[in-house]
Order: sequence, then structure tokens, then C-alpha cells
Amino acid sequence: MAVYTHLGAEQLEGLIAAYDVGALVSAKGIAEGVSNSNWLIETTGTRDERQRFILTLYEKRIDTNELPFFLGLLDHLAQRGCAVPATVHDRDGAAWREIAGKSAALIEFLPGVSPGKPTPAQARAVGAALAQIHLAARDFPLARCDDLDLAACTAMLASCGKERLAEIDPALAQTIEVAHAAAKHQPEGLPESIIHSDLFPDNVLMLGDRVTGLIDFYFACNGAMAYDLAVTHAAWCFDRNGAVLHGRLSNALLAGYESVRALQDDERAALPALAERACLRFLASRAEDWLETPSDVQVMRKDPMDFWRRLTVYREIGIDAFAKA
Ligand SMILES: Nc1ncnc2c1ncn2[C@@H]1O[C@H](COP(=O)(O)OP(=O)(O)OP(=O)(O)O)[C@@H](O)[C@H]1O
Ligand SMILES: N[C@@H](CCO)C(=O)O
Repeated sequence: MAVYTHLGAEQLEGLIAAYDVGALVSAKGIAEGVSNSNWLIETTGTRDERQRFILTLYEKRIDTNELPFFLGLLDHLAQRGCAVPATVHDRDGAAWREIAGKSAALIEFLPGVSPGKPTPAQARAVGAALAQIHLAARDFPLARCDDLDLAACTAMLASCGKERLAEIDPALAQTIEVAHAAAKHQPEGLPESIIHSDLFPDNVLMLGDRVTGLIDFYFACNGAMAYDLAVTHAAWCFDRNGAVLHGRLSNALLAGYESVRALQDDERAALPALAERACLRFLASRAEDWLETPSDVQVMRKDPMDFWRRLTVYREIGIDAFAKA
């Protein structure tokens, strides 16, 4: 479930009336997503044609001070032809408004569905779309630090503690040392842009092999573009539990990326270390959620072991994880 805040019909009508989008026809809560409350909004539109939007109400994880970055980035990328939803501004030109004591934004609805089991053609398309946002974001004027860098993730793992990590699975007892070891060989000085840093299949909308929308930019930050590619590799190129790396998906993702932006030699060489970092990032946030969410609560806990298995693959085969088959 991802509607945490109840909004009554009058509140929704009042909110929509602040925008030049026609009158509210319907508002349906969206079950997917865990961070914010989201509704699919339908309005009468401005030219006798119904229009659809996504209304997002920002819950506690998002700091309102960061909305100029997140929403400004969507508009910046959409204006440059990237497949991302633009924000709808209200009649006063504001990209978000206050409702029920929280901030809310009306965002363009994009068609498409998230691939359940990506194909090489889809991985290729997402690689190209990722490179497009990297190039288009280079002149975005705002900045945001990565609050989930390796140091932060190592601290998260340390605060979970070795014993509690081992309760999830005995293999995880080693994770804190693995994170310290990974920090010693992290590359520096790679080319940067704004990166998405969470481009999992559930954050991509597709129609067939075409990317129709990259969504959920709420972890976007300044960072190495090759790190974003490594995150996307870890998220797209394995079976769901992370035991098997699919070479055809890997080749397709990299080829798609390089069809738009060629990797430098140092970026390519850095991919195994960056992929280890990516695995530690998702392992850490999943382990923390796993330990903090009681097992009887009806929220789907994501298994940290999925990223332990990916990490093991990257540590064992290194650059071969990115080699052409
Ligand atoms: N612009 C959009 N166009 C169409 N559908 C969208 C759009 N934005 C979000 N959605 C739909 O809403 C769902 C929830 O959105 P999202 O994943 O951004 O949720 P969240 O709670 O904000 O983030 P998280 O997944 O990190 O918890 C998506 O799975 C998608 O189905
Ligand atoms: N995409 C992440 C959740 C956001 O941090 C995961 O699958 O663990």
C-alpha cells in the first residue's frame, strides 16, 4: 500500500483547481511504491479531452527543501527530450503546493509498464536512456550530495551490527569487513553528472522495447556516471535473487549505454569496484529495513541476500561481469 495520507474529495478538488488542467474527474490511490503517497488523477482537461496525472504527496523520507532539486531535475530532463515526466506548475508557477500539512506535486502521467523479466532489447533501451539523462543533466544548475555513499552505507551496516546481520543470514556477518575492504579500492576522479542511482526495472516504464518513462528520481544526486551504470547493471542483469548473471542482458545494457555515451577506459576498468559499492548500498538499506520492519507487518521486505549474492558474483569474476560474451 502506498497511500499513507487520506485526502477527502473536497481537498482533492481544491488542489486540482489550483492548476490549469480542468476539473477533477477521479483520483485512485496507487498501491505500488513505499516512500510517498501517490494517486492516479483524471481531469476534464483543458481541450475537452480527459487528461491523466500522477499526484505525489511527499511523506517523511523526502525533505521539502530538496524539492527544487528533484522537481527541477524532472523539468530540466523533460525539456531536453529525455523520457521523464515533467511537473505541472500551478497557476502561480509553483511546482509543488502544501496540502494536509505536506508538500504535493502534480506530475505528467506517462504510459508504459515496468518489465517483470527484462529482455536484452529492453536492457539495451534502458542503457541508452540512462546515458541520455547523464548527458542532459550535465548543465543542471542545482547539486545534491549522495547521502548513501559507501561511507554512509558502511555506517548503516555497522549500526545494524554483526550479530543482527548474521541473524538475517550467517553470510552477512562478513559484510562490514567487506565494505571496509571495498572502500580501499574505490576509484576517484571519474566523470560526473547528476545520476539516478536507483534505476531498477520498477523505476522504468516501457512499451515493448521502448522506454516511455524513467521515474522515481528521489535518490538522484551528483556522482560518477559509471557508478549509475553499475547500479543499473546490478539491478537489470541478474535473475531476481541475484545468483545468476545474464551475459546477454549485460552486453545489451552496456551497448545501449555506449550507443549514446562512450565509456572512458578508466570508467570501464572501475565497473567491478563500482558494482561492489552498488551491491553494498542496496544490501545496507535492505538490511536496515529488514531489521526495522517487524515480520508480521504487511509491507514487502526486500531480501538483502539478493545483493549479497550479486556482490559475490562481482567479487569472484571482476571485470568479466562486464565483458562481451
Ligand atoms: N509519471 C508517472 N507516470 C505513470 N505512472 C507513474 C508515474 N510516476 C509513478 N507512477 C506509478 O506509480 C507507482 C509508484 O511510484 P513510485 O515508484 O515513484 O513510488 P514512491 O513511493 O514515490 O517511490 P518508491 O518506489 O521509492 O517507494 C509506480 O510504480 C508507477 O506505477
Ligand atoms: N530499489 C531499492 C529500493 C530503494 O532504495 C531496492 O530494491 O532495494
